[in-house]
Amino acid sequence: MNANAGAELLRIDGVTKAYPGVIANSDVSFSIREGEVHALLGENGAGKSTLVKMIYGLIKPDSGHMVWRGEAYAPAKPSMARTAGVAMVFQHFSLFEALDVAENVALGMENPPPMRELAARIRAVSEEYGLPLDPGRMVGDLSAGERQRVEIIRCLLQSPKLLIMDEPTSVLTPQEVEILFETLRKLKAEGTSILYISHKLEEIRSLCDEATILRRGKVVATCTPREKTARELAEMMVGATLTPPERRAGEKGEVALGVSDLSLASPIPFGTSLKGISFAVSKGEVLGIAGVAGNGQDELLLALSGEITTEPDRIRIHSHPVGDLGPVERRKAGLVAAPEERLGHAAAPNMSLTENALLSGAVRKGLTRNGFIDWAGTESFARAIIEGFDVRTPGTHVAARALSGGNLQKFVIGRELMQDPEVIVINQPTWGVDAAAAASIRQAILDRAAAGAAVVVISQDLDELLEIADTFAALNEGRMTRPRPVEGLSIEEIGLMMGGAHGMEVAHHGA
Ligand SMILES: Nc1ncnc2c1ncn2[C@@H]1O[C@H](COP(=O)(O)OP(=O)(O)OP(=O)(O)O)[C@@H](O)[C@H]1O
Repeated sequence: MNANAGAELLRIDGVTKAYPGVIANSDVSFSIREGEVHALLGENGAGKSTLVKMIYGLIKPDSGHMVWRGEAYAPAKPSMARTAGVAMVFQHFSLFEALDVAENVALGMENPPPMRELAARIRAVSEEYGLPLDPGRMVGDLSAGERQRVEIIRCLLQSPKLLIMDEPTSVLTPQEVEILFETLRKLKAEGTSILYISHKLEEIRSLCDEATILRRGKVVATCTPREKTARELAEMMVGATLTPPERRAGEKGEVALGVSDLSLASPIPFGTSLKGISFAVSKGEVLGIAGVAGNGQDELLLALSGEITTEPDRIRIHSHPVGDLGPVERRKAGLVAAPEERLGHAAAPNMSLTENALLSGAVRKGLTRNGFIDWAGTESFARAIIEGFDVRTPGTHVAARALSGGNLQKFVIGRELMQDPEVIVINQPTWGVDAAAAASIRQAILDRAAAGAAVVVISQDLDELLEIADTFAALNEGRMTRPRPVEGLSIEEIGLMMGGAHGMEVAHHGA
């Protein structure tokens, strides 16, 4: 029981919301008390985002009702939710890179005060809550963690009674997570309630007082997270026993992907240029590349996928120079790639899953003949991905944007892995994916490697890399350390590799 918890702040009572073919929330009831940190847990597509969008006034329930501090609560739009005292930090930030912090905060306010006064208030809130942020800095120059602080401070300026956070730590370094948790604990001590969505179960155990667990739209359990193990929580979410991925010892073959002295200027505004990157990945090998977001991960993926071309010799597939080839030619040569940003980059939001399957599968699955699209073949490829990767959706006709974040992720990764690739490049394979689905994606990657593919996994999740990678390297400010075997690497050495070129020398000492 939570000693600080006060009176009931918000009660959700029998709320139901259906979309075509799916009941996203079915008769959901639970309540949040003042000063309570309440976790919302559930697999991908369980209905967490739908529920918080209703609380924030973005969508309306079909039936059921909500009670806010003893009174009926039915916000017709977010401004009404904000007036009541609800604030929300979204999974994806909506900030303007070419404006400074204070200007961005002003844009989100109904009646912004004069700039000078606003900057002073931002500074005050940032000091009070231990969230370092300079109101005069350009947002384009900020790290993901700092951008999140802009969103949080924007919320705190409204003095909310309830702060909703949707997967806040997926973009943060371990140090930034600590800073965020300090802030959240302070808010809680002041009586603010927090509704917290995350797939990171250890974080939930350390932060949250109560948890409501959703499965396929229904509340299946409530519990006090610190009284359960992470595994027990995961099993409550899926309603089944979990098995960790298994690595089959495969023989390493010849080099399938070679990169030598790759340097390129970032095409992304405020991006990171790549500087002299060299590595080789053999058949059957998984190379894990660690690093905090924004250190060249997106650029490396663009260079490997062929979306940016280089001199031919910089990148080789099976010793053939491919640096000057575009994505379609590289696919023909055996390479598939899955970028981090799912909607817009990896998937076209308004197109159906069938059309999205065609976008990347056409070449390797032979889905076009004499200029005509084989729709039946494409549809059955899309269906195979949905079945093979347990994508929860009513069917192949559904638009990509209607999938929950985690289910779209499963679809995008499945689409690439099911093309019998020889070289696989994936950025953040399990971003926003629940524990069970993450385990099955990692297993699928290991299975492709066991079948002889050379795999590059770029991830900010160190545990994930240590679980699946054979060799390990780190990106820092566009430079990459020399890959080293994962076996025998200590956490200190990994920290030094992630720390950059200087640390790399130390880490290599005695290697
Ligand atoms: N706009 C929409 N149109 C149609 N279906 C939708 C829409 N939004 C959500 N859904 C469906 O509702 C269900 C619940 O989705 P929701 O986004 O709430 O899940 P979630 O628990 O937040 O998942 P994740 O952890 O993957 O983000 C899913 O099956 C999803 O496909």
